[in-house]
Amino acid sequence: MPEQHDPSQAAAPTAPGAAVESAPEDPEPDPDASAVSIPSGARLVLATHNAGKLAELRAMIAAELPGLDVERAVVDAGSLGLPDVRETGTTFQANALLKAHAAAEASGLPAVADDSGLAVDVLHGAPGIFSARWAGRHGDDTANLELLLAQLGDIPDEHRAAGFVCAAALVTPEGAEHLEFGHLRGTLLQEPVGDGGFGYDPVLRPDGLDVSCAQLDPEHKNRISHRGQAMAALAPHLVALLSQGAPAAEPGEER
Ligand SMILES: O=P(O)(O)OP(=O)(O)OP(=O)(O)OC[C@H]1O[C@@H](n2cnc3c(O)ncnc32)[C@H](O)[C@@H]1O
Ligand SMILES: [Mg+2]
Repeated sequence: MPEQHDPSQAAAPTAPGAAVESAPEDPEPDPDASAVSIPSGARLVLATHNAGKLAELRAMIAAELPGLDVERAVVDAGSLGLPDVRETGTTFQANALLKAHAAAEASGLPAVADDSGLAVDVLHGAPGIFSARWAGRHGDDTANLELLLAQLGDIPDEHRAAGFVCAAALVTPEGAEHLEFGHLRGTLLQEPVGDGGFGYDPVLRPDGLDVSCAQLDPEHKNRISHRGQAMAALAPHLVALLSQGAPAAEPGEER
């Protein structure tokens, strides 16, 4: 089970340098039964267990690297059986780097991780890095959002400024790091609105818009979001890393 797997004990299935070129067709059997198995053609790991984030990151990478066969080349932490990393850092960037390093080491592939959250001005930046477990149970989006709304119940609109924050890290198996940030400022609504997106999307109305993030179509959200900005800044590094020897989506297709 993923929870029982310790990434620090996992043997990288390929030499780090070789993993960027291609993954082994037939990885050698590993004595550690929980060791990760890298699918053929995998070239990048998305080090997240959050399905909403994962869908956004995949769409962003597909847009930034149109020649990359994203289905084949981009794998995620869950499908590799990588465990959730304990987020022991005290900043978004520290946690993003922790997650990316753990995935890169365990897989032998470059890894992208994002640590993100909602920072509310009147709460001095909380929930911040605790956004995913604000109500006490990790990943309970509804409980997190309801607790936040209850806490701010008496706060009028003019004092409900808040913003999403994202630190996105790219780490290579050799340990090279790139880190980028993005922000999306807005106002917290009094009630959730919309059913798109994930997490706190139904309660943040971005500045300049009259809808919540959960009412935006995914492309619109990705264009303006904290994650979209951080990934756009990370893109040149991803392109540089993946454009050599990338399996083309189709023979002859433009890269
Ligand atoms: O650590 P990983 O496995 O990536 O998944 P996670 O859900 O734990 O991710 P974080 O530790 O970065 O916590 C981020 C939380 O902040 C919230 N969040 C981040 N980005 C968001 C977005 O684009 N829209 C809405 N909520 C978001 C959401 O509730 C997430 O659970
Ligand atoms: Mg997390």
